Amino acid sequence: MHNRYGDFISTYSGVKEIDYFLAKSLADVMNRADDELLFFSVLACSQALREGHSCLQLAEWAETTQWEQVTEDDIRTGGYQFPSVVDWEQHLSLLSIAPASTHPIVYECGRLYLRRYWHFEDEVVNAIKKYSHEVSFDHSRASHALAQLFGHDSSSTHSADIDWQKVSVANALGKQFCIVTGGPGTGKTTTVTKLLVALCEVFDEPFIIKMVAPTGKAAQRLTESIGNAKAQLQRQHEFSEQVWSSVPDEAMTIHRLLGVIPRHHQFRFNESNRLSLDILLVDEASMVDLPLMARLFRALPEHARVILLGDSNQLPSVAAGSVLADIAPDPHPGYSKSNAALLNALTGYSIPVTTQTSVDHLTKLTKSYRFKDDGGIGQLAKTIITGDIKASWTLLNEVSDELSLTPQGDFNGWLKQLAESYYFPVSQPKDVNVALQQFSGFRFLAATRGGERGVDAINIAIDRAIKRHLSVPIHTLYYHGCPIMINENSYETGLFNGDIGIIWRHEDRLQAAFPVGDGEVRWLSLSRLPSFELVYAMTIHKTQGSEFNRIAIVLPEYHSPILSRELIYTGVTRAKNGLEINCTKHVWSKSIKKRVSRNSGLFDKLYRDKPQIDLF
Ligand SMILES: Nc1ncnc2c1ncn2[C@@H]1O[C@H](COP(=O)(O)OP(=O)(O)OP(=O)(O)O)[C@@H](O)[C@H]1O
Repeated sequence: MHNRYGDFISTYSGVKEIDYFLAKSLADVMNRADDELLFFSVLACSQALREGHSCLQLAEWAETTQWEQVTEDDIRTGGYQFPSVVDWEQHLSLLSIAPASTHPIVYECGRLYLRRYWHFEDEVVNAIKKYSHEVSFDHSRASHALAQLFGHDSSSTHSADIDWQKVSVANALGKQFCIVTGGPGTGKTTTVTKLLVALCEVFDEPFIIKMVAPTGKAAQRLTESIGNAKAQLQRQHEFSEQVWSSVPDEAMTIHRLLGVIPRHHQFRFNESNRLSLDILLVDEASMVDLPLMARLFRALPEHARVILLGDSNQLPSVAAGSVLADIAPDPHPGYSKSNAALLNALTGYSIPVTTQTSVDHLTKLTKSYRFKDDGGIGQLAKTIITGDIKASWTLLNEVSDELSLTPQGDFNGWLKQLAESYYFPVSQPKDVNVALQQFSGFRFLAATRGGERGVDAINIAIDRAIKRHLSVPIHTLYYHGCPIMINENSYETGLFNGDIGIIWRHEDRLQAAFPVGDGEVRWLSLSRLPSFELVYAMTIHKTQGSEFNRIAIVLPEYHSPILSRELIYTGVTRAKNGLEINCTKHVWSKSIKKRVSRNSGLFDKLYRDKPQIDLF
């Protein structure tokens, strides 16, 4: 084998340095420096991890040739051919890398892991199993609380008439761990607010409840939407002061809850220093990666209840794993007979039962209360999830208030036209809060950062147009009304990756204003700001957990591997009232066709009945 990375990549094209050195050092640690298959297995495993998988699925790589050099005339040289699954497993079986071993890699049921990631996965599986306890409660008190919160009308036997919001609350009352999923506007926040009220009412305890989300923006949104839902419930229902005061008014980021120790991987709260809480609500759970989910479970006290909330059709986390999609199977396989009977007794609905593996801790909300059923954004989102390319393209081409497809042609002219409508007015108001409000109403979303139709190019084009409009010299870096996004976590300033603010003339100098809720802003001098960038346009990835009144989505001119059904769905569902899409039919079709699939063992370990065959 080549001892120098420079020599190595002349035969194995595209191998990243980090994967090469990891493979080399692990093979050395295992005293198998000459074991070619082990080296390439770790190399592939490390690459898979960078691509978001939790492990390497042998079946996907077996009998393929990787890292070949391909000339323009399609002549192929170099590369490494992986053996068949049978031969590969045979070889791995000689290495004693079963879960119980101490080697830095683990082989289990067709999957090869770096041990750290096997361990994270194992922790999440064990935690879910441990927390999947039935909790006994007073059924008549629960029925009463459910009737108070949802009304009595629940005698229908048709699945379509079932109020799944009510079922979600009934289901969660008796579970230490539960998941509520649903698309945009299906009432997830409304439902969990009712759930928190119902828990406090039925158990009659002053619970310590914490609400968290993976990003500051998502936490801020959760604070606002739970606040609105709670205020609405308070107007409609009478519950004790203890109930209302237990439902928190503020959410925080998961990192803040766990207590970040600067420049350290561990959190202040962990298995030996548990959090002090009774109920944990995790919103936007699709964005939580495998290591963070494992660390969150690690820090929970034994008695805690955990409620995960999210949309499993959205893009998975940036880092490895697709925890929510793995643990919340779609379609829902159905409930066990006993759980369905309990839900029937509590709600009056006839709940579908499965004879296969049931998933009792999950409820799915499907009816959108935000979008009209007969068109627009909600309908488009549905066609995207189901992969119906033709129907989605037809919807985009129909004349509608909510949706429009931009004719191809003068791209920069189109950018300028939207900037004139939505961004030019931002610098006009006297009050910075009004400007922030105005700015948050519209956003360009792009699939990529680079390229002519990527975030950077759009930001530059709009920045120029605005400078011309405001008569600001073109080389001026920042100006009154210039929107910015922080792109690193800074504990000193309390600003975090993704925080959005605006540069504003305040007390006779340019400063940055960041909203802190309740119409308040925080002022910071520009010299104190952590790294930031312009934010007229954002990548779809970065907008996860955010929402805008109107958006314009720009897809690249040609298909790119980054495009997928999940990416488009995530982008489309950021819009509340209006969505414009700028793309060709070819790129749209290819994007909807492609699904993001991440390899992990979570689903199998939690839900597959088959015994885990250990070869070693
Ligand atoms: N059962 C219901 N009947 C009428 N309106 C409802 C119902 N449930 C929710 N809504 C309303 O629908 C809107 C969306 O609800 P909510 O914010 O709870 O949804 P969500 O799933 O959390 O949305 P998202 O996560 O996309 O922001 C809110 O205005 C809410 O008041």
